[in-house]
Amino acid sequence: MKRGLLIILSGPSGVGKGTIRKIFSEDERLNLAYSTSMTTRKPREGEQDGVDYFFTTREEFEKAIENGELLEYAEFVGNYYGTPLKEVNRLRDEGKNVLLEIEVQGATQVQQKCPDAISIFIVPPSMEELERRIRGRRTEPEEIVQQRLAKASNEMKMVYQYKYIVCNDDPQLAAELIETIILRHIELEENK
Ligand SMILES: Nc1nc2c(ncn2[C@@H]2O[C@H](COP(=O)(O)OP(=O)(O)O)[C@@H](O)[C@H]2O)c(=O)[nH]1
Ligand SMILES: Nc1ncnc2c1ncn2[C@@H]1O[C@H](COP(=O)(O)OP(=O)(O)O)[C@@H](O)[C@H]1O
Repeated sequence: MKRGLLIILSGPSGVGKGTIRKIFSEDERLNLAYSTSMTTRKPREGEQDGVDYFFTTREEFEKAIENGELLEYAEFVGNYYGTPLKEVNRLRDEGKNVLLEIEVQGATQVQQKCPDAISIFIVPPSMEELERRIRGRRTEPEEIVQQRLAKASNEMKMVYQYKYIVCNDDPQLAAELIETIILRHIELEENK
């Protein structure tokens, strides 16, 4: 069996990564598995442990770093986020195409470790619209919103590291473009 692809979906907080991912993940032809990350952030209302994230303590997270259990990790606005390596390998060995929805520092680490990963960067139609989306979501207090926005312009500078750039103006169109990119890569892999 062919090993599954590794797909990185990144972009600033609030750009719509989660929204788009939920649309294209439903396409069975993509044969996708979403990698659930570990984080020290507190769960938001409605978030489930083991589904949205594995919610953990700083102590446990630092133990996972020391034990080499993470494919990548980063500290983002005061919390750790990381990808458990074992699960990614297991899913890819089963032939699943594994999707990582991660911020830019982690994406850089994955690109260095796995140069054949398919990297996709989502950009907003404008920075004003990005701000509207982060605020409109109402999941973070003002102080954290400010920190995330301040980070966003630096994150946008990492755009050059990505193979594909998709603008999230209409989420349906953005999801369709990503579907097209992944399907083409699946086809290329099959013809190898
Ligand atoms: N490096 C890294 N970033 C992650 C991981 N999981 C989530 N993130 C990113 O961390 C940032 C903050 O995530 P979160 O607090 O859930 O906010 P949201 O993604 O903006 O709703 C986002 O850019 C996520 O894509 C991970 O495993 N590793
Ligand atoms: N194309 C879009 N147009 C308008 N609002 C959007 C669009 N895509 C996402 N949103 C909204 O923006 C907010 C942030 O989206 P989300 O998917 O949580 O972003 P991320 O996962 O990148 O942090 C949400 O309230 C979402 O409904």
